[in-house]
Amino acid sequence: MAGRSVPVVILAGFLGAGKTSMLNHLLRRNRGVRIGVVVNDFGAINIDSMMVAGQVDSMVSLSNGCLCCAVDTEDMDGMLDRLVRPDSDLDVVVIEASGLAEPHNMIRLVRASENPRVAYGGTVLVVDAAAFGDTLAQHPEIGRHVGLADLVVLNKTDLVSDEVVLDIRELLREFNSRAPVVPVSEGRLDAALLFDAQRPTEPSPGEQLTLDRLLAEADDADESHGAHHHLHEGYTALEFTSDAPLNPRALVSLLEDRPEGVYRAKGFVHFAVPGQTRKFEVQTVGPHIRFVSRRWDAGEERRTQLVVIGVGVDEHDVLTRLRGCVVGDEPADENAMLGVHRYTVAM
Ligand SMILES: Nc1nc2c(ncn2[C@@H]2O[C@H](COP(=O)(O)OP(=O)(O)OP(=O)(O)O)[C@@H](O)[C@H]2O)c(=O)[nH]1
Repeated sequence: MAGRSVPVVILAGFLGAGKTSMLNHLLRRNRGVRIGVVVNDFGAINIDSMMVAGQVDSMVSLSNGCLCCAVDTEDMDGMLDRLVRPDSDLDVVVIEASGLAEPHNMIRLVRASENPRVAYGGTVLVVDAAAFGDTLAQHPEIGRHVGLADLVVLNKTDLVSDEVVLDIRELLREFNSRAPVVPVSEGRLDAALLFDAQRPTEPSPGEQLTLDRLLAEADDADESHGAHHHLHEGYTALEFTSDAPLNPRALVSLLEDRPEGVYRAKGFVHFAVPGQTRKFEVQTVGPHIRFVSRRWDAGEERRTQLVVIGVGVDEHDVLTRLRGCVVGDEPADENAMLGVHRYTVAM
């Protein structure tokens, strides 16, 4: 007896659009819904899973590559089988794709599952209102991603004017006239839109046709380009770990003078400053820098872990510059945190 099926929702969106922020918001406002998540990060250190951990009913995390590249369905099947088995008692599974994933491949992988408890529950696309224009210009294939969405969350509306929000809505409509577009900030999507909407567990016949057609178009597009083109081609992720603390002033000036090609950085930092006892989450998306002050868990090793993602990044240069932020014999002075505080937001 297979029992009831569990909708599997794909949460997609370009690097730094706000997927993890939205997932964390939904996990906090889960309305009693038990949520399992699959977190896929592009870098070898799965920063996303660290940012989601602790709030979720069940999690599988996958790092160092894109889930969309799984050559066969076995990887995905294995993960979904674990999450939807009856004793996990989940109501919904959310797959947070890496910021460079191809949503149509993810959809295909979920829909190919032979587990009768797995039901494709639709695709939610998070769009960064401040970056969308540039991202689309650089990666026109993102338009196709918009076309696959069942719901578009237009995030970071705090960073742009109302006119820009309207313009982006128009632009999004050109690629997808069927999906609702919901403007939000900080990923604060009303959980009812996802969990109470009573989506059909399988797409309705009309939707299915549309989706199949879109997938077929995506395949055609791939073929017409000769090779199977992925958004993440050209992007590299590098990791930096340090047990020795970092000088906040040096790190802030590195982030402000971002190395060429770097688009995204994220992780946790251990600063060495007298009287400073907090762990700092750091995130950059394009020119935007953000720190969040966090607490070290009991017994957690004081360590810096960063992932840096970009195109044509000079890995040696970035790592050398990061190593240059490690505190030497001279500890940083108390005022060294001022730069960090300038970019610190209360969460
Ligand atoms: N100003 C502003 N910043 C936001 C908003 N939503 C998210 N952020 C910040 O943007 C950064 C990236 O957000 P994430 O939620 O990690 O983005 P993501 O899509 O999961 O990123 P990747 O998984 O790396 O692709 C973080 O510093 C967030 O705090 C928003 O609405 N406004």
